[in-house]
Amino acid sequence: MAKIHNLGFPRIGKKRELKFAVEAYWAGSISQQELIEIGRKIRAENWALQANGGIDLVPVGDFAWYDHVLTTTLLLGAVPLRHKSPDAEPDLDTLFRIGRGRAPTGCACAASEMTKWFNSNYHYIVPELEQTQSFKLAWHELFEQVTEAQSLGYKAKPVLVGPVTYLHLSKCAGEAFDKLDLLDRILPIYQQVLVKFAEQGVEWVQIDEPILSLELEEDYRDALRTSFSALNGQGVKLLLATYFDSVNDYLSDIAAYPVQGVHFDCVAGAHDVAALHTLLAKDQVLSLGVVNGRNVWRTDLACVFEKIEEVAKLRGDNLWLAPSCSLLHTPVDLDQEAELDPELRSWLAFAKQKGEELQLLKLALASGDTHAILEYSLPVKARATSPRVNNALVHNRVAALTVKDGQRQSAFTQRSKVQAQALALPLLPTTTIGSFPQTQSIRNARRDFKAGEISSVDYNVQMQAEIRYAVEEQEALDLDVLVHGEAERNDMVEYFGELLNGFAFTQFGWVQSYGSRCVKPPVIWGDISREQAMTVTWTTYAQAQTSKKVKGMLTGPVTLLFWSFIRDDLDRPTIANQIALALRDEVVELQNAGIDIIQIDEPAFREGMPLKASQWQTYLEWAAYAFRVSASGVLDSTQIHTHMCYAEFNDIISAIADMDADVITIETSRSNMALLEAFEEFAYPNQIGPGVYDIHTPNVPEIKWMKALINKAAKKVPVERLWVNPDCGLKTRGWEETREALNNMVRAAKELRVELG
Ligand SMILES: Nc1nc2c(c(=O)[nH]1)N[C@@H](CNc1ccc(C(=O)N[C@@H](CCC(=O)N[C@@H](CCC(=O)N[C@@H](CCC(=O)O)C(=O)O)C(=O)O)C(=O)O)cc1)CN2
Ligand code: MET
Ligand SMILES: [Zn+2]
Repeated sequence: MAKIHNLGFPRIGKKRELKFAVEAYWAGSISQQELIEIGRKIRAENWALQANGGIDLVPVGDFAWYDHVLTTTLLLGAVPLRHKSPDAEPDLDTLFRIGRGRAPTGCACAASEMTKWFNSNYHYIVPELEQTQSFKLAWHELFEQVTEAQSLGYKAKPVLVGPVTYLHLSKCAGEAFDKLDLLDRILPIYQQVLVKFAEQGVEWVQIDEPILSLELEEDYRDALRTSFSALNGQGVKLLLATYFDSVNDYLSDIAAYPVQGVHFDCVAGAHDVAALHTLLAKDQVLSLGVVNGRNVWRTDLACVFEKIEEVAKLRGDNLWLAPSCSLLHTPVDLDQEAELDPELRSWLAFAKQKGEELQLLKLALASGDTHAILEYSLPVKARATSPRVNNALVHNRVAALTVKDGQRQSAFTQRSKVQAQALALPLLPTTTIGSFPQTQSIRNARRDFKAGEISSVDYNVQMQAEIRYAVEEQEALDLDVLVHGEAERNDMVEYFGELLNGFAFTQFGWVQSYGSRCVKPPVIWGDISREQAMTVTWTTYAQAQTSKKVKGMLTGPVTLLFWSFIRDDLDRPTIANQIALALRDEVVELQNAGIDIIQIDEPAFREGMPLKASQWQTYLEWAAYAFRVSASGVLDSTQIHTHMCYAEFNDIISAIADMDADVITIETSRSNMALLEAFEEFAYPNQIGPGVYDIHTPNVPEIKWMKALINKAAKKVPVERLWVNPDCGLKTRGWEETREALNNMVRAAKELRVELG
């Protein structure tokens, strides 16, 4: 009979217990022992949730205090020099120092870089490896967790980030070298780990090599062969796990690896199940990821059953069923959502429910009785035809879109003159990216408002006071283009999700974004339209407080799409265009209300790219078009900004130019303006605000450091087209450090106006 397993389970806890515990530990309000105890409880609860739902093999090692790539770094003893304690083994505080630059013990120093985990909104801590890097088994929690799971009576399947994916995701600490040179040094540690697992009585170990979903160079393919030959024969069975896309280009490689099983993502990847069955030897396990691990939709089990029935018969015990990838990307438990509309709820499944889906499937395959899965799949069929999902007006509007709807009235060179005249900004204008500190009092007010404890009038009064405060601060700092500060937004995506038709939002649908920070992606479940203005009142309120220009602030169509749970019954370009049209109306309304500068954030533009480079062009075209649709309803005199962070721009610079924003603000300070090279090489035509300081740390940037960065930028982009701003929004910072940092930033800009002007 088929077995069911999980590649990984959300680690944050049902009510974000891990987040609160970790933050309490950082703040000194609980001890390390208390933190460790809470971690243990969360793991136990997670395993119980999975095993009670019928999961045969529970994952171990999917839990992480901060990030699982960072845990792997500790396992391999690859602690960056600056975070090492001179003699001691790395401990929990070492881990937090690498992740966030500080911990209750040890000295503060720059955190390691963080970047996106493949095409998801999860961020991992980038390993920093030296050419002379040595490795040693230096972290023993994983083995303790195996014992922990076993002693609770579960069959534990440890999960490891594979050695080749680990190297692929790493960066060279000093000068560039071939990271694969380190493979021979890393493999012995992995072997030691496997031997230890074998001693613990582990049967199966899952080795994640998601890079197989990318388009790989020959050397990485060789490295994977070398790696599996080395890992085989250490006393455990190996399950290679691939996910996030198809691995069809490497099927013959995979068939030749000496592994005892392979997992394929059958949701994101177009895999032919029958072909996979013939590809693997009879005694190898074929694991099929048939339940979507990246979203919240109830699975059409009847449809899956049909697809795999034949293979299940042929393969018997050697067929395993699983979600497509780790459930890290889904919320924990739908049962907590008491306030969700019942019909909508019947269309959803969170992590716990996804395990139960696998159980239903397994039972149906074993018995041949499809009653239960047919019944389970009924709501999925109902959703497809629900009038609540389909809105003819929205369809017609999208169908009527033309090339012209994605074009401004005039070309940049022409409209920039009109804007220069209308806005009368100084050389090197200063601005911020939108959000100001989300203080505890703002969050408490929102909590009380949502709980019905304060009225909407009182809530609005307090938010207006926050906006006034942010405007006064910016005036005192003498910034040139002000923002309202986004006090009223819980999150840049969720806020709009709550206001737009076609989006639903949950109460506890949290997903880890990085470290202790979580997001609650709204659910796109129907056609999208704008019911009412979403930002106009807040923005015009801010504008009324000052004679300087206030920049309107919206989240763009591509980002609203990718940072939500996307409906799976409509293609992405169409959904993006629906959102774009709703935003377009908002943009025009802002303009008509007297807002002359409007920023449309697209931080997810890069992450939305398909994993396979051959599919980029198609994506970039529809994504840039959707952005332009949102931005192009305005007069030439209205200045459109966009903002991106976490982007490797080299690949996509021409698409960024295609977006045709008048100004783009980007994250560049951590790379020391290296990113601007792409803009220089391509001769990016419009205006740019390269970020001059990193907002992820509380450290206050020095004037001379920022001046050096701006000078560097001015060598690559004509100074008349440069803006001065931080890397990203300031919502995670406190006011004091924000004030000091911006004060220095404005002074740097003013000095340079004299020096360069
Ligand atoms: N969607 C999205 N993705 C993104 C980003 C982003 O801004 N949004 N930025 C990048 C990642 N950066 C991030 C930066 C900060 C946070 C963040 O601060 N998250 C908050 C939650 C934000 C939120 O929704 N806050 C709610 C408060 C929810 C809450 O915790 N309420 C408490 C009470 C208030 C409190 O104690 O804070 C409760 O209900 O118990 C609000 O403001 O209303 C957190 O984890 O703490 C997340 C991601 C990339 N991906
Ligand atoms: C992750 S991009 C954030 C942009 C948003 N306007 C902010 O300032 O927070
Ligand atoms: Zn940003």
